Amino acid sequence: MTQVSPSLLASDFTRLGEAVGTINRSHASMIHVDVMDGMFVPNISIGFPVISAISRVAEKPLDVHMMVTDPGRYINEVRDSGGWLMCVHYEACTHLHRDISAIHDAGMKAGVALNPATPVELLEDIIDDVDLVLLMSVNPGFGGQKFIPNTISKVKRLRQMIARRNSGAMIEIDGGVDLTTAPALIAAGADVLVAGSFVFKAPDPIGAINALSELG
Ligand SMILES: O=C(CO)[C@@H](O)[C@H](O)COP(=O)(O)O
Ligand SMILES: [Co+2]
Repeated sequence: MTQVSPSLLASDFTRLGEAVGTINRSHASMIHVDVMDGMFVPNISIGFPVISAISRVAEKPLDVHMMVTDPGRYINEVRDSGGWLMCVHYEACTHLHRDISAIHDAGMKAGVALNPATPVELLEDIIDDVDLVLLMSVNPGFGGQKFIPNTISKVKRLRQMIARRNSGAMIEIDGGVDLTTAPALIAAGADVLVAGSFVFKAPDPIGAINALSELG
């Protein structure tokens, strides 16, 4: 089954606890939490007090997507607020290897995220060190955007790199994922699908999560 990590960004923030409860009762593998700083991306979302509140009611691991400049400054804060996996952007780190090592030293899984225009080939010298690669299939900063089809080619090329290097890294896709875009992603080798709008704008969010997870 495909792993699904529903993004709380698309949920009703006045009912965040209920949204976490919805994910708890579904077949989701993780809960995707989007942190934005207004610098790396134009938008500002949520910070550590809110992540702590989410983690108090979450029954699935928190997959924390850091869309912030120099995310290495916040490793202890992500861990202390309940992060299980901390994903940092390749484009936001001056010393990516140091940040990935520090995330592991803090006791978390480590992921690296790529913007749509960043080639997967740049991961050749870090792929052995990460647990997950997050490929953005929209430009980061906002939910509800249109899926960028070039992502399919990136997934295939990354899957080949992972096989050639005998890496255990998982491939996660984030942005514009729904029942129309997911099948080609799964066929290309994606392991984890993030879905925000598709889940939380659906009349039956649990059904939407489970439908995605049953695709692959
Ligand atoms: O990281 C981001 C946006 O920057 C995502 O996690 C979005 O929250 C996904 O939302 P949808 O495209 O599924 O609505
Ligand atoms: Co995200």
